[in-house]
Amino acid sequence: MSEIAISVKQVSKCYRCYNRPIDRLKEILLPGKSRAQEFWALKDISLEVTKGETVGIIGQNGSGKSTLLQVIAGTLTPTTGEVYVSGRVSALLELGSGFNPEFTGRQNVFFNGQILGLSRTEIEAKFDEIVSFAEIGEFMEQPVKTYSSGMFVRLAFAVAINVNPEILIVDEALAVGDGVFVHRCMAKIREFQDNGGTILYVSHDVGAVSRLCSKALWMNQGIVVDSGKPAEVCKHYQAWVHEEVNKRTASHLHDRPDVPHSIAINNQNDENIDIKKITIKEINPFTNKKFLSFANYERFGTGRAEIEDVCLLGANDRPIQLVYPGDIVKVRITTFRHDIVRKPNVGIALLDRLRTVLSGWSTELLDKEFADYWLSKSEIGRATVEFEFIWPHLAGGSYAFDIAFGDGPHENLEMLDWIQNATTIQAAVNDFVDGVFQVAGRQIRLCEELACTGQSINF
Ligand SMILES: Nc1ncnc2c1ncn2[C@@H]1O[C@H](COP(=O)(O)OP(=O)(O)OP(=O)(O)O)[C@@H](O)[C@H]1O
Repeated sequence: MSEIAISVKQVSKCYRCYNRPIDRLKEILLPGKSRAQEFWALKDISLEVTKGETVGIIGQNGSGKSTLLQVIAGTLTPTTGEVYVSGRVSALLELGSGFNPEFTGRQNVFFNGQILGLSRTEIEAKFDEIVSFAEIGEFMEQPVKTYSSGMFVRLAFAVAINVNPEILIVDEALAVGDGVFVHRCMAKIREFQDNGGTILYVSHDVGAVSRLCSKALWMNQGIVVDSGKPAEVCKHYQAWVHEEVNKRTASHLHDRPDVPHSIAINNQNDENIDIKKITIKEINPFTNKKFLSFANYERFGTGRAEIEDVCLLGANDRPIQLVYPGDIVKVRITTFRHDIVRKPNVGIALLDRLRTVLSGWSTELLDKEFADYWLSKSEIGRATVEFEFIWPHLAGGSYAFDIAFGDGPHENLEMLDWIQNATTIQAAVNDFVDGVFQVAGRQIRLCEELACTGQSINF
């Protein structure tokens, strides 16, 4: 049986909030009457992580992710329940935690290392490695209160990963690092995984969670809504996020006399999240019939307009299922409007099998041209739009298209109909692709005669 690294049993965390600072003081001076309001950030959470697992935690802001990590890292005490951790924990929590702002970077390395249970000699042995990973130069001798958030996270990660942890806890911190640094961190994290380390990783980046984690957990309002295979959990989470956006739109629509009441009613299921309900919402309130059946889809939308059909065609307008790099691909989308769509916006996204969005684009790019075309047709009814592109030099495998039809611009869109995995395509390659894709215009030259210009790196 696999060994347990982290076990969380029925953990709840209650924060006590005071409306005014004076209320806290009054409570201390006049004990007996509570002047605080209770807020339960975690409600009866149970979780088991086995050694060597990487568990990703996703969820909206304020859902309790950081609180859970802090309880596991031991920097917060749970109100009820038990936490058991086996192995040395190194936590990269909120920016600033674990470091004393008045101390220099150097002093903080020793301060932090000691908190993590290392002796002075052990930290001295690691010191050069930490400094070289952090790459913050002379800032090592400056108080960390003078650091940018990027510098801060460089030093914090360098310490966290270099103190021989068995369990690494990373709370979104890497989001503030620059691209090069994040790549180096990810390489270290992979190395840590390969060596059997256990990771708890909080991120809003569902793509990263899908790729990096062996298990995912979706939290909302202090409870675990869903857990399991990362691709599945992330899909449910994304679906719910869209549903939430639609709920907000629906509450605006509620006041509009031209939109049937049923949409708003359909979207009022606030309290408990029922995954089945949000992922398989089949009844279109406008037609009261099931949406058309596509294989492997999950769909959402206010239903004022629908995607009726999606087909993939090649250069000769014949249906295709297999593509090679350089082939022309046409995604033909037939839509039907039951209602007036003022700013039609049809979009497609190309995803790999882990649901990483590789590329997405929409008719918003055409802007007025598309709206004019739309209005030139009858306001209500059928219209077809086609996206044509050249298949990129992607690695062979299965890819999917999500198709969306909305009303409004990208940043303020009423989702009319959105279909996950509306259609899939099989990609083949003529030559081996190492990684996700082959870069274009590759050339390799032997450089004996060529002098290096610009910045050079010595290996
Ligand atoms: N010290 C505190 N006192 C009172 N409430 C708190 C405290 N810390 C967090 N909370 C509340 O607990 C809830 C959960 O917060 P938490 O930081 O765990 O969420 P999160 O999922 O990590 O959010 P984010 O994605 O924004 O980091 C939030 O509503 C937050 O306002």
